[in-house]
Amino acid sequence: MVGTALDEFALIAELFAPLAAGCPGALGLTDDAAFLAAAPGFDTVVTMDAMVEGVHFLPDDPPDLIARKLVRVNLSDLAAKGAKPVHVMLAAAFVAGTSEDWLRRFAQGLRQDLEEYGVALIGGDTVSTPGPLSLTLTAFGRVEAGRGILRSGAKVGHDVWLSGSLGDAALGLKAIRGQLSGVDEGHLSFLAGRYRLPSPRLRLGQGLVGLAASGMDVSDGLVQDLGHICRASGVGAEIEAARLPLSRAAAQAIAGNQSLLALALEGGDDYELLFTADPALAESLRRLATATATPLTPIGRIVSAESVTAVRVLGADGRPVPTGRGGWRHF
Ligand SMILES: Nc1ncnc2c1ncn2[C@@H]1O[C@H](COP(=O)(O)OP(=O)(O)OP(=O)(O)O)[C@@H](O)[C@H]1O
Ligand SMILES: Cc1ncc(C[n+]2csc(CCOP(=O)(O)O)c2C)c(N)n1
Ligand SMILES: [Mg+2]
Ligand SMILES: [Mg+2]
Ligand SMILES: [Mg+2]
Repeated sequence: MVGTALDEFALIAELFAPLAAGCPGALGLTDDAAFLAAAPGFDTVVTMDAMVEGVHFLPDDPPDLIARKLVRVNLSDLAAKGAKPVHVMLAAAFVAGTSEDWLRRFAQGLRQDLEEYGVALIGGDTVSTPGPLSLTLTAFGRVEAGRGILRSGAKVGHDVWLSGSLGDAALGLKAIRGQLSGVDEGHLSFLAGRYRLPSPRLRLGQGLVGLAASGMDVSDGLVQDLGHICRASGVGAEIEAARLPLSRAAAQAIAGNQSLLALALEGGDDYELLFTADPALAESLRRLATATATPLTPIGRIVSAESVTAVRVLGADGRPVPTGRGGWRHF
């Protein structure tokens, strides 16, 4: 790599190999592949999400936070399936000429979150690109065999639940771009933080095994993502706008500009868990919310596919709120 004292192999040996210490089968990142033994009685849950500069994060975002967001969006997929994360693999296409300082800060962020979540880096690939920066992580987790949470289990009459608060990250991106007015300074930095560093709801997800009948994480936007649950389950859903959990920051932004409600519903980057459950389980879910210190809010219900196609959002007057495409689409 031009312009850095760390060549490809020094980068792997010095910055990435220490992150493999927790997994003997990774062989210190010195072989062609890693060797993993299957864990009897568990399903291995595997997911992959990529992040591209200018599409998923901003060119001048701090490198440690880019690395940590990459880890977190992938662990969020495992959380949504009720899985405990175990290993990750990293495919990195760094822009030729990236400084050693930038690479060290990236590796430091990666180390910080892999330690935080108790996960080893077991391999990957490092290449150069003329740009932009492109990062792909594969995450491996485990869940008791057959007990993982699927998108396809929603049934008519279920409550629809959402963790945390909605819309912070999409509003945060607007805030970073200087497009959010009338919002307190402290609120703006909270929103920006929610964009740059999501919190995968891992303890909640693992606690939802046996409680959630269906579930996923909200990455593209609530309306589109709930639509995926509906299609996979052959049902429809109704959401009540008045019940959507909003942070104080998001509530202030939306109070000042009602059109921002659509951004909360469809902006994505939330990495909150969206799931459905039998109403008889509401009390157990409230106990889980307390035990995991994760807010949980019932935001609507599953209805038959005939009465509602996919997802309908109801306003305070009970009338449908018009929505756009429902969420982010790359194409
Ligand atoms: N290029 C691809 N090749 C094979 N499978 C893919 C590809 N892209 C997506 N998939 C699969 O399609 C399904 C849906 O992927 P999608 O990326 O929409 O889900 P997600 O990761 O939950 O959402 P998001 O990417 O917005 O976080 C997953 O099973 C995923 O593995
Ligand atoms: C600079 C910048 N512009 C726009 C967005 C919004 N955005 C991009 S991809 C995506 C869906 C999740 O990604 P994927 O579906 O690829 O997993 C969202 C909501 C952003 N995060 N950063
Ligand atoms: Mg994906
Ligand atoms: Mg995902
Ligand atoms: Mg997506």
